Amino acid sequence: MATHTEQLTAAGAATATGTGSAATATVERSAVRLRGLTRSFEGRAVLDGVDLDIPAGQFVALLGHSGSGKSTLLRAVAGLDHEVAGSGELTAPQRVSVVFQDSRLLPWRRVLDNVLLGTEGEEKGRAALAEVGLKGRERAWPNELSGGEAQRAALARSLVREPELLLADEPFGALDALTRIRMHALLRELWERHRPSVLLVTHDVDEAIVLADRVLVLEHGRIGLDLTIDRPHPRSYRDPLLGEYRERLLAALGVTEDPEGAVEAPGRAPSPAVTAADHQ
Ligand SMILES: Nc1ncnc2c1ncn2[C@@H]1O[C@H](COP(=O)(O)OP(=O)(O)OP(=O)(O)O)[C@@H](O)[C@H]1O
Repeated sequence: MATHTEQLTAAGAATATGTGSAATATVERSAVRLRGLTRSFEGRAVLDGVDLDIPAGQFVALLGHSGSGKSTLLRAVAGLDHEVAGSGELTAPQRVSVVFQDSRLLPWRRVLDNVLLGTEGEEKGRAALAEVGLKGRERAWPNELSGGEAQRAALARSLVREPELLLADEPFGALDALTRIRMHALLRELWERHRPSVLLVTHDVDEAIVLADRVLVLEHGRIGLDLTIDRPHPRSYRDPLLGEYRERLLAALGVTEDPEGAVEAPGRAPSPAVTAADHQ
């Protein structure tokens, strides 16, 4: 647990917007703790007093409608939102890695150099690439990788930093269904080996319940549902108990499934996740 603390200031944002409500982010070696976290854009509150504790080593998924503020929350926890107006109390571990929907590999650096960027220890980088199944691709250029391989490299880049907290914003959202399922298995394997806390932002209800031990739904700027998924791993979509969790989450998201299995959500595209094939 934390022995070291330092102040990150998100207060600049509050000052810049003239709200005068300084937001304080305290970074220390502990799990995530949010109290009354607010974030606003142009005077509109997107996060409206979020209270949340994530114990060290817990795998949490965050669901919510498009525009509900999932990425805003993740960016706040990552300390990437210094320009955003807000207030509240935020504690996060010191070593945080973030994985986004696109791999964000630098095209002019080879894969191993991307993984090592800003760190030392070539052997660690090679080991991380081997862990994600990219042994032998160390000298490849990013444009020689498939989308799934690029996300593997992004995971290796985050691993090599030995994060206490892994923040992942729709990391598999751009991948085809089969690759996504393989990446689910990989992410869970990596988590089991390294045990960081994970906050995974996703639109995909099935991804959330197959991977996470706790699923949150963000609504009206707060955590509207906080569901513990008490099923052993590896999980199967066929598990009828997972079906009950799915229904509760879909209901919280305002999505209804008709008896034919079609998904209806007013004004929203159906979630492809709901029809994803069993990966077991
Ligand atoms: N930099 C910004 N400037 C202005 N408004 C913003 C900014 N970032 C986010 N917003 C607004 O805040 C709201 C929440 O955005 P956010 O990206 O956090 O939602 P989300 O739940 O992650 O959405 P999605 O699932 O579509 O990615 C949206 O209405 C968005 O337009």
